[in-house]
Amino acid sequence: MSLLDHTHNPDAQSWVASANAPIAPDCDFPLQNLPYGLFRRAGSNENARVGIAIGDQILDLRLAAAAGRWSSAVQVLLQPLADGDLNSFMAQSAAKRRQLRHALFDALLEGSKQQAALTACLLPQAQAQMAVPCRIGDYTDFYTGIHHATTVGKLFRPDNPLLPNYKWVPIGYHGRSSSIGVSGSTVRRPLGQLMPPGAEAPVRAACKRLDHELELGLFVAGGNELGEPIPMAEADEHMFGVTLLNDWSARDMQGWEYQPLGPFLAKNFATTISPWIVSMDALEPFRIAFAHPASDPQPLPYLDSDKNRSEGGYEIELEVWLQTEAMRTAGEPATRLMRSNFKHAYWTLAQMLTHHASNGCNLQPGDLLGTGTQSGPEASEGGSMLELSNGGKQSLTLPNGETRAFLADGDCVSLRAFAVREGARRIGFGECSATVVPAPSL
Ligand SMILES: O=C(O)/C=C/C(=O)CC(=O)CC(=O)O
Ligand SMILES: [Ca+2]
Ligand SMILES: [Mg+2]
Repeated sequence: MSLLDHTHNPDAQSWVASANAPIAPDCDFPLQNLPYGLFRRAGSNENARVGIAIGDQILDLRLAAAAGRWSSAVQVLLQPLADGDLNSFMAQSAAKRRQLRHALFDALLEGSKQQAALTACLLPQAQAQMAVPCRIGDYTDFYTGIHHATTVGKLFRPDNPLLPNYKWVPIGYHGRSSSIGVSGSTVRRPLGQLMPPGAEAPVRAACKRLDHELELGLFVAGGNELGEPIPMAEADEHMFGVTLLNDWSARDMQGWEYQPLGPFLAKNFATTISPWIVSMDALEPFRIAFAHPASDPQPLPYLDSDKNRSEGGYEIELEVWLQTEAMRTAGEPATRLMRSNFKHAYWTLAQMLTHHASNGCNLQPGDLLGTGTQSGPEASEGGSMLELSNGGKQSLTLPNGETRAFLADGDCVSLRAFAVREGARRIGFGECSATVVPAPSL
């Protein structure tokens, strides 16, 4: 049963004017969203603080914990956040996390008696520098985009695109958390071992087929003890929230190195996430029914539940934008490369999480699970350049006449996402942008 409450009322307005329609109809951060992030004042080297985005502002939870009037239960929940420790808050039960959402919603609601005290706790987002929002102990990347898996599979294995396990197991690999950066970073083109077409021996060179991947990232809330699986019925309790995630990929290195153990250096040199974690509570109105096609294998019982069938999916619009250096220099805006929707995913967030813990592997608060590249069913809806350029064979022509099969130095890739539904206030995810800089010289 879905958990809609007064914090999902689409007509609720905030005293923070920039959060409200009609002033900001497409604002990513209306009162109904309230995502968590970690920030410091731009140019300062103060300790990073936890805040929530509201309109074009950030409510500084360190200041708000001291200045606001909160019940003693809410004050306890605010304490780790006031200390800049999002992980400790992530570990709280879903009910407690929801309790804080309600308190923050009520405090930011138009007419709240807290307005005067909390106005002093706002910082314009334009004056903040965002950081990776929490300690990410481990990062795992799944492969739930079946259209991506089929298209990429055809390019890597023409006679064997979708391997037979795909429809039974949520496929994944262990990524690397040390190289996860937040939106606004640069990404250095990697050096690596490549096998040039037709060559007899590999060479070490700068990647020539640098790519992005359009993904969502699920942050784990409370974890599980080593050896104790998480049943599907409890999966929601362990989900904290969602960001955008760009799993940068060096396709020429990937094609050479990935067999038989899967992605390694072609993937672990950089991953970029958006700074704001949109909570599962904020996403509640955008849940949808989930099913595999009737002609496909049905999930094994440990990956199946009534709730997953009735509302395990999420309808979230996804986009990739590109601004080349020439466009930036000429003052031209980014161009949209594609659009897709998370509703096409072959496995749900709950199935990813439950499968990950199904062997007893322990997940911890702040762990990050990538969904895999979310391409739509059409060729024009590829979530990577590899797909959009048909394996590099057909370059895209950009509005200024430049062409791209893969990414060039100076290219800025931005992922965006938003959830829209009749009867709900639109919420957005902010931006996940990073600019490619040249490889180290050899
Ligand atoms: O071997 C393949 O078919 C391709 C694997 C990947 O590209 C791994 C990956 O990051 C999956 C994804 O993002 O969906
Ligand atoms: Ca990926
Ligand atoms: Mg990566």
